[in-house]
Amino acid sequence: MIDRYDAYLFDLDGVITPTVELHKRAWQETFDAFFASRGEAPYEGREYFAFLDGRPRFAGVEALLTGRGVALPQGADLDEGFTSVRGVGNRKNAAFVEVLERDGIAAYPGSVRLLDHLAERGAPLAVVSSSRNAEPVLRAAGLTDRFRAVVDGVVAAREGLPGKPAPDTFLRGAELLGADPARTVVFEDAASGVAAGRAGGFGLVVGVDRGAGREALLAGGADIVVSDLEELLG
Ligand SMILES: O=P(O)(O)OC[C@H]1O[C@@H](O)[C@H](O)[C@@H](O)[C@@H]1O
Repeated sequence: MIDRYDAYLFDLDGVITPTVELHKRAWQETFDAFFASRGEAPYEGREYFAFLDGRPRFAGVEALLTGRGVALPQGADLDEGFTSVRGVGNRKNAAFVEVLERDGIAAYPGSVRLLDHLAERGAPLAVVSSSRNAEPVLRAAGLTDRFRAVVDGVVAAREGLPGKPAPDTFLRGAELLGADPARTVVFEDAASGVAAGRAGGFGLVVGVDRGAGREALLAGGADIVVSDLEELLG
């Protein structure tokens, strides 16, 4: 059934590479230090899925702080302290990049098998990720050449596209592939991402449950949920 479509848009972190674990750890370290410095209740793992997962970096920080009733100014691009949204996001990014550069990353084998299968058909593939680290992650995983287009956090900022859960980055991905969204599949592991796929009117939204939870992905707008992309090859 996956072969019925014309084009395929893949989220990256948690769909193609297990970088979701690196992001989660870097956010945990950052918010542990942030809330400790303010004497507030510790960061909880569930806050990742509720506020950070799938969202652009600074939008995620803002969403989480709003959930806590904390208001910080946006701050300057190169801020490093805990006094602004950018400072908090930049601190997390430094932790993420350090681990990526030190340990590298290997793609999920089941995802590579699906990419191989779709490539055999000559189907056009794109990555649509909120992350500004998508290019280095794809390079580290040796997957750069697999995708005809990449719409990531850098492209979204340059083109002024609102991030997930808005559908704009996925719609731009379909446009770059010359594909009709109604004949295009979206693969996503975040509730904000399946919501973006649903809002864009895509032909099929596949939720990949790497921790967000099957029910949350279905409620967010996934048509089906799998725990690994290999299940779609059956
Ligand atoms: O900070 P980056 O690399 O630009 O990534 C932003 C977000 O990108 C998403 O893909 C991840 O699910 C989030 O965990 C991450 O926070």
